[in-house]
Amino acid sequence: MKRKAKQEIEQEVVEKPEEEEQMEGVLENGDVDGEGQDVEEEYEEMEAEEAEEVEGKAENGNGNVNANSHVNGERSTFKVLGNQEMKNLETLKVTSSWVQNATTFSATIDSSTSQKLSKINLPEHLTVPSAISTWFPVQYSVLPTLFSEISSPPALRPRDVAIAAPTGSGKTICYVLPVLAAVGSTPSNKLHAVILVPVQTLVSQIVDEFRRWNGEDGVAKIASLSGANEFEKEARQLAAYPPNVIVATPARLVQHLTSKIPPPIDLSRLRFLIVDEADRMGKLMREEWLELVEFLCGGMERVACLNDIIRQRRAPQKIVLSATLSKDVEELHLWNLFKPRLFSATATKSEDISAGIAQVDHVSGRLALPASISHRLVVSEAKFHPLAVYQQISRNNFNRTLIFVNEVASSNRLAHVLKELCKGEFEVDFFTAQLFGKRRYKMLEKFNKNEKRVLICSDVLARGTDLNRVDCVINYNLPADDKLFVHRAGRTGRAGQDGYVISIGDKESKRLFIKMLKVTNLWGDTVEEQMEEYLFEKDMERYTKSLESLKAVVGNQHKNGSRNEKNNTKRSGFEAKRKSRPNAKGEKPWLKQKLEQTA
Ligand SMILES: Nc1ncnc2c1ncn2[C@@H]1O[C@H](COP(=O)(O)OP(=O)(O)OP(=O)(O)O)[C@@H](O)[C@H]1O
Repeated sequence: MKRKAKQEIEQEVVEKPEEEEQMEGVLENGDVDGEGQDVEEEYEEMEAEEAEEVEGKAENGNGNVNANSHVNGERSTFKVLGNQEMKNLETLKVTSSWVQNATTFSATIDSSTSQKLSKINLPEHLTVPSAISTWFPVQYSVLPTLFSEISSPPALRPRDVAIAAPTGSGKTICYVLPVLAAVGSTPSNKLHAVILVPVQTLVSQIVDEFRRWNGEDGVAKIASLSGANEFEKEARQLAAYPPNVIVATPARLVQHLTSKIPPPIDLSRLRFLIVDEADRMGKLMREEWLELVEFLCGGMERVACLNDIIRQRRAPQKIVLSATLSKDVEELHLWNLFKPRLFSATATKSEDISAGIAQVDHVSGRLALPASISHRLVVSEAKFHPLAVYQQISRNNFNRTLIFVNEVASSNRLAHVLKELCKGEFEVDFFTAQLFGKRRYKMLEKFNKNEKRVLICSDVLARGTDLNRVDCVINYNLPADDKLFVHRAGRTGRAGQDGYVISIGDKESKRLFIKMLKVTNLWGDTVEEQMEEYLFEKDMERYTKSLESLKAVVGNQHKNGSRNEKNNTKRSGFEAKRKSRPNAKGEKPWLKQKLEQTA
């Protein structure tokens, strides 16, 4: 082999390319240290070793050559750098087998995909509310499995469940009913389930759903733990009425789990650990609360052997749900699911599934809007956006409209202008995270109960919020990413009803927005509408007037703001609320002062 390589090298020496001849010329002429002959031999040896190494690599069949690879038993010297072929790494799409083998159901909700109530045997103590006449596809797909595991518990712990279905498809009932079935019809103080949701508005909504199914004579005790209530008050209620079901935000649950106020919440006999809007919990959720909760449940480490399974046989069943549940292995890995089973909506009707289509592209990991939602992109100059919003609402005569903005400041300004423009036609309110406690729920109740409402809000309402018949969702500020677009849009078109989504943009912002939606197949049959200036002429006078009054209001706020800074009397809502409470003796000294001043 050595001789062969040498011959090849000799041949190469004859056909050496130009630069090598130059180098040779340099060696002969510019031979500074008078060792031209040895240098040339050394060069030939290096070439020979190089050729051997390459052949050795081919023989070994491996692509990795290192400095100490032994070819034919002889130690080779260091590899000449620069000979590697640089190839782009292929991105490997790794999908867990349980995601591939999902139990699929139709994403479309209509008479052909819904099932009769009699198809599922409900426990006697559960009363079906009058508004429910059929089971939606996700409910009919998930409930029988969970009910059977409650009526005849498996020897070891039941498989964890992941549910991926579009917004408004009825995922909440998929865990409300199994939890109430597990609680049973005899009163007890055992904590059966903990449900975790990312925002406090969802906590109260899910507690209402539990109460709706629990009925007047239901025995289940439901507790809500979130920033909407005072911590001490919640602790007193937990002590006085030990709950069977806790619905909480993660931060408030951890506060109770780690507080010194007895009795601690006992998670050791939990049957369900449920996380709704799971993909909203963020990548740090394991460090922030999941480790602690799993530890207090008796330990739910990753199962590695039969001993682990036996030791964890009483561990709670995890159920994670979302309309945008990621298929990403890393994100799913964070949940540490035990032999997980995925229930995922398809983008097709149920008959396609029964036809046994081999590769049904189910929704999980791929974002999709409910079929009943239509989307329109309205493009106009930024200065006319409030007018465009007003004209779209009044032209379509929407009864309830939700307008999403990205900053609190723009919600105040937009609310002021829209109040002027909609005067006499629609009632305009705005809802932001700054609203505290009861005021939040009063605002939502007003919106749900009355007609002709416009509610301007931040993304605190974007996920999971189930408002009564929202006809239209308007993206006044375009959503930052596709998931947020899906969740905002999902506030309308719920339970199979028709819904309209209008996104307001200008020439610059629309390009990125269109690109984002096209990449994730959310552009679909979106209609694009250009609103030119002449269309706004008829409302221009009122619009100008509203802008002037806004300017006056903003001017006064700046003046007051500077005055408050001087007197330092400006207080946040929370601080104001705290200061307005009676003192330890039950007196309200601030009220006495106020009465003296007015007297
Ligand atoms: N079987 C049913 N029949 C009629 N209405 C239903 C049924 N199931 C759920 N609903 C109603 O559909 C609406 C949406 O339900 P739900 O909030 O559970 O959807 P979701 O999938 O959790 O939505 P999101 O992903 O936005 O949280 C609710 O108003 C609920 O009362």
